[in-house]
Amino acid sequence: MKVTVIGCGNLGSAVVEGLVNKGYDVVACDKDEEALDALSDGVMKEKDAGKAVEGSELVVVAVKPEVVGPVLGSFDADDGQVVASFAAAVSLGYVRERTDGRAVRVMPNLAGEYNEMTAAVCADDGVPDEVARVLDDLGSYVEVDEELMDIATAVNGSGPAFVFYAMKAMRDAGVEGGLDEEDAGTLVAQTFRGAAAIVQNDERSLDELIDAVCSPGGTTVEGMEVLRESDAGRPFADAVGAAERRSVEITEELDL
Ligand SMILES: NC(=O)C1=CN([C@@H]2O[C@H](COP(=O)(O)OP(=O)(O)OC[C@H]3O[C@@H](n4cnc5c(N)ncnc54)[C@H](O)[C@@H]3O)[C@@H](O)[C@H]2O)C=CC1
Ligand SMILES: O=C(O)[C@@H]1CCC=N1
Repeated sequence: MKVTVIGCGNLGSAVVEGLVNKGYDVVACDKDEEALDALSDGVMKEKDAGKAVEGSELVVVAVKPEVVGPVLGSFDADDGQVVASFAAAVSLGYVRERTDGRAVRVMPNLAGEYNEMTAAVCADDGVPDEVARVLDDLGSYVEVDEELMDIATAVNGSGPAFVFYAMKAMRDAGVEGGLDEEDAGTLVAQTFRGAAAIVQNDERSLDELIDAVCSPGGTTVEGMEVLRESDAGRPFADAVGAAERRSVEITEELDL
């Protein structure tokens, strides 16, 4: 399947590389030569959006929200093509009005590069097969009503930054305790990965899993007491709330 990705910065380049890993024919389009140069050799590179979308079943638009309109105006899609905006705060209606292709709104994240992304999607008549296939190959996805895209954006789009922040705090504590920075980084990264694997495979709730780690009279209960007494979950919930509000605000400010 041929996929064009327009905008190959942080997010678009991750999507491009994830698609290359899975054997897609990928056309990368960016106005910046350096962004194209940084991509893998197997990728077709094209600066002109009109040429870049020719023959592609799926066009991914991965530019900043304010650039989505001009980019959609720079190529003609036909109704056999799917045009998926991967931008925060850009409504499905905004995309629909600016393309003859089938409009889809996706909130992805940076883990697409390693095919470990998760995405929230909304579309008019269900998720088109082309999008379902690509998102499955990049990781996983959930279909949500459009009014939930702002909170989804905060949880899975911005989410990696919040997780990196928590990881940094744990790594730095390990270093303060005497671990080598690289060793601490390895231990923390694999601990997050391992914890995610447990959550994805185990039927127990998150609270039950916390209990499973807390041996009575052991080490973890002491740490959990600190987290619970300081209500350390609150700032994370507040961060998600702030990101969600900003998503709503951008849509309103830019009339997207
Ligand atoms: N960075 C992230 O983790 C995530 C980003 N997004 C969304 O992805 C979009 C892009 O974000 P980033 O990759 O972080 O931005 P970025 O600034 O890293 O990349 C944007 C790219 O678009 C290119 N571009 C700008 N105008 C263009 C045009 N007219 N034609 C072709 N290319 C053009 C730029 O040269 C740049 O390479 C945003 O809408 C953002 O909301 C969504 C989820 C996660
Ligand atoms: O910060 C942003 O606006 C984009 C959308 C989600 C992640 N990065």
